[in-house]
Amino acid sequence: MAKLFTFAVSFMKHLAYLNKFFYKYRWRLIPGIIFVVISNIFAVLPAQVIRVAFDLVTENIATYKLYSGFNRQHIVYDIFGSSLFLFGVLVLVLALIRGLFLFFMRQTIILMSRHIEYDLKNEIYNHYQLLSLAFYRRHNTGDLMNRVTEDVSRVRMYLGPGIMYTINTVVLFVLAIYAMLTVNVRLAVYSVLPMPVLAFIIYYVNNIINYRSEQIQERLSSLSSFVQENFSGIRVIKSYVREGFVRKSFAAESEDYKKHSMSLVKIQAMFFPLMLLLVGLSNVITIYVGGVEVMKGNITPGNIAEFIVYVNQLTFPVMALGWVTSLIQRAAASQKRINEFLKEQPEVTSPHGIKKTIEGNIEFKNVSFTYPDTGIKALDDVSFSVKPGELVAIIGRTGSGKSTIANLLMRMYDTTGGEIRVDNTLLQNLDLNSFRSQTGFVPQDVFLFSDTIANNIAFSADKLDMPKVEQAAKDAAVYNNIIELENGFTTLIGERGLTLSGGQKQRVSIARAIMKGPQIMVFDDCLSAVDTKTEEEILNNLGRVMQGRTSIIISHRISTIKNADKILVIDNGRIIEQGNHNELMQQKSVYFELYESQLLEEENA
Ligand SMILES: Nc1ncnc2c1ncn2[C@@H]1O[C@H](COP(=O)(O)OP(=O)(O)OP(=O)(O)O)[C@@H](O)[C@H]1O
Repeated sequence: MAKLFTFAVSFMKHLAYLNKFFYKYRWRLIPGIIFVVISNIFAVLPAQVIRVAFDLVTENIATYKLYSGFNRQHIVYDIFGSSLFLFGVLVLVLALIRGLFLFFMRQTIILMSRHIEYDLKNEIYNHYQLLSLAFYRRHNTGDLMNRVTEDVSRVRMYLGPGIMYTINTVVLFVLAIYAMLTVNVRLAVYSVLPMPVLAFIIYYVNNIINYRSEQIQERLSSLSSFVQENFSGIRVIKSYVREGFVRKSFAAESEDYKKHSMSLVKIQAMFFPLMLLLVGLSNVITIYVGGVEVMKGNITPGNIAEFIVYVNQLTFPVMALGWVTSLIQRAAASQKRINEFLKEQPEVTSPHGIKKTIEGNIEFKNVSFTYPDTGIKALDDVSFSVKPGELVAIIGRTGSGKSTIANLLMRMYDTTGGEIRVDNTLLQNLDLNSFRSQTGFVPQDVFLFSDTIANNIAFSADKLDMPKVEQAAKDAAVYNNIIELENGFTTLIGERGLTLSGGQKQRVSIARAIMKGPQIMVFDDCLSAVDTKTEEEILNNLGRVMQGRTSIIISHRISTIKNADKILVIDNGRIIEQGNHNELMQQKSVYFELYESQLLEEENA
């Protein structure tokens, strides 16, 4: 019992988060509860009408027999018939009124649950938007989506049907058991005896059903990820002639799914007959014990009919009790998962950040950084400075820490050592949104939304300004490619639209950053898929667009960066050389070797 209590308390602890919504929607909840009570009163009343009608039948049969042989006998028969008809109408009217209130009950409580579901989804989604990049690295997309969809749906089941059926069960139980006890205590006790067993079995079987359904759900999502991945990688599958292998793997995954579905069907098949058996048992007990009581003269035969109606009316709430218990259990587990995410605080914040117009002075002072999730030290004692109007290039081997510098400058993460200053103010002290809105970032892995090209380029703006979009596309040397398309700037790209080439995507992504007109621009290896001639054109345009502003270009190719004002050569998280192209060439060290080897590669090509 104590264990059960702690169990219930732990459910309630997680679900307590939702109480604020009950308060918000109290003017739906309170009428809803009142409607539940009223509908139940009309559910219990017909049983009593039936008892009166039943007793009337037995009495009238006796009276009818008494008049046997008299010519008045048909009058008794007529009165008897019309009063029974009236009782029938009464039961029908009561049922209709009950139905009306059941409708109101659903209209208030279920609607409330839909409103809360909407609020909760928005709340979680808004919270997601606040969280930092590190959070997204820790959790996979499937998990993030599940908590805002699947988990919220389960919580809604508690808020709507869960609450509604709980109140309904309690009210009906109180009313029906009270009515039963006032008639005959012994019969009342015997009639409800199988009910706890029924509730327990429903709860138990329901838990098994839920568990198996979850397993099926898992198989289904693994099956769909399998299919989705294979469709995306269809070119690799075909070129490696692995169709047969993929077909077999699919059949194995499907077989697994089928096996789990079968086990669910088996348990579901048991569910209904078992329930009917227990309900039938209650009826048999009621008739037997009731019959004995009638013979003893304690109750009338009408009472048996009345009890049968009660027992059958109680069946659904008892089943609901078992169902609701497992439903609340699942909702609590889901809400616990939701709360975990809602409690997450963004690592990168700027509570009293300064909002100011940035000029573009950047200074890294002994900056070190270790990635929180992997413990990899990506930067070690990095110092450099950039003035407005300067172009700084970063070059180095793969994994040397170039993108990490960009990540820190964009405040995707905060430094773990040293400091970054922008216009002599610590980066942490600048207002995050104001700072980010004045910087442009072209990431290494290009991401474009499933939208038109124009909307992708104008992503930073609230309104679509076509002349600006076109100019940005021209500066990013992608304008000609776009207008060659049938629908030009209105061409849909991404999942549902056209797939651009790697170089085109990179240039659309550059145009998006240029469109923003930022004071600081960071290009993270975003010219890798562009030929050297186009690259030169883009760099020339950028020189014009970024005049008086700060640019940082990360690249592997010396051709991209050789005209930079300053070149940083990074290795293993440290700056090993620093200077312009000529200075570094004179040092005849790492940069020089890189230049020579790339020159050789080009000549060979
Ligand atoms: N999000 C991350 N979480 C944990 N470790 C990371 C993360 N991103 C990068 N790293 C690690 O930090 C180190 C530096 O990575 P970074 O991406 O800065 O290199 P890079 O010089 O930009 O490489 P590339 O030229 O291949 O893009 C690598 O060892 C990498 O494994």
